[in-house]
Amino acid sequence: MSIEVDIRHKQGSFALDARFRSEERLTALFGSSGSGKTTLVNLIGGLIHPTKGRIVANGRTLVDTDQGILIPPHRRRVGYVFQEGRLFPHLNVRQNLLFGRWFTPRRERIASFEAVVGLLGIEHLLTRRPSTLSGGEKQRVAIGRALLADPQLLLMDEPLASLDDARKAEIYPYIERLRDEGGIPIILVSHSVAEIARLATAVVVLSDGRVTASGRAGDVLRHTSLLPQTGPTEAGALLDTRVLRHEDEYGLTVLEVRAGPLSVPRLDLPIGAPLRVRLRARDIILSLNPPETISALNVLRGTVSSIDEPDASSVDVTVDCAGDIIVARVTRKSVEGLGLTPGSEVHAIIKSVAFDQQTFGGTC
Ligand SMILES: Nc1ncnc2c1ncn2[C@@H]1O[C@H](COP(=O)(O)OP(=O)(O)OP(=O)(O)O)[C@@H](O)[C@H]1O
Repeated sequence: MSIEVDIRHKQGSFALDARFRSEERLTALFGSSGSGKTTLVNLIGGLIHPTKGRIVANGRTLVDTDQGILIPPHRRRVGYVFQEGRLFPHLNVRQNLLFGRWFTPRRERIASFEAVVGLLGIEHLLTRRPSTLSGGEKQRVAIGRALLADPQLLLMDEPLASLDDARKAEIYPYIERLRDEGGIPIILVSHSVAEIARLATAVVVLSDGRVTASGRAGDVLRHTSLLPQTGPTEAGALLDTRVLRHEDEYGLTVLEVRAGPLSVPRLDLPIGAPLRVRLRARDIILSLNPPETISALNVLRGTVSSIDEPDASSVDVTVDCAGDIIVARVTRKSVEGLGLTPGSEVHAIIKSVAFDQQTFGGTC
């Protein structure tokens, strides 16, 4: 699975000059409004043609202006899911799903109708009209329709933006299954760091038409300076954890990370379930001594591995906790006061506020 983009494009006064390569299952395009995310998605899908450049998906060249290659959109084998499902109102769900197939030559039809319907949990909706579906159900049908066209790449342009948090939570597990079992690379446009932290395996950050950071999700989200739009408030580490036990008497679930247990509000998950947790840099305090008389439940021991200075007053301290890398955003004054340098032994105190509903992602 791979996608390679090296493209320049001008539209009006906006110039896109983007280069990235991803071999991950789900690559999130992140950036503020007007940074060029939709333009990039439309260039990959072939809805607009670049001034210059190259796009290669799974080894297949879709665009190469130097070589005069420009595969038309209907031959790119790219599935699209938009913010609003754009289902046909006069067709029921089954007919909407099958519509996706009509444009795929019979011999190239691989996705099984039953498998796609099962993956998205929409068996019970097949005879319903779109007007009777919830927003989340509509989006699942829209994803199914795109999958049934047997795409080799799936483009999702803010597919959840019009849904409320409850509907989003309903649909995340299906996107996770698609990511993990679907076998096709996905490009997802999102404004939400929480959503990206949950779903993405790679992140490309766009700013004013340029790629300012790209890489594995954990690496990009950890660095507050790589997320200029939300950096200080949203950046943080992603940890792959497992449910170790439940402490029902306290309403807690204990998660296992390399550096020790993490207690979080009770989760309705079985013992052993994998879970991705986001620890925001702003929610971590550092101490040289083991804190004893504080209310925070979670303290991880680690070694400072690097210290970055994203701005005049704040410092990002990266701490290696037995192989799990976390980052704390603290004041420059605190770093000087504690005498922190790479190699310092510290205790990272994780404020309980770090574990809100949005902190939790699905399986890693
Ligand atoms: N057809 C067009 N002609 C001229 N300028 C355009 C055209 N389409 C988009 N733009 C401009 O290109 C820039 C990038 O737009 P784009 O829609 O790609 O941004 P985005 O990151 O997807 O934003 P949002 O998050 O708000 O959807 C914007 O400044 C926009 O005004």
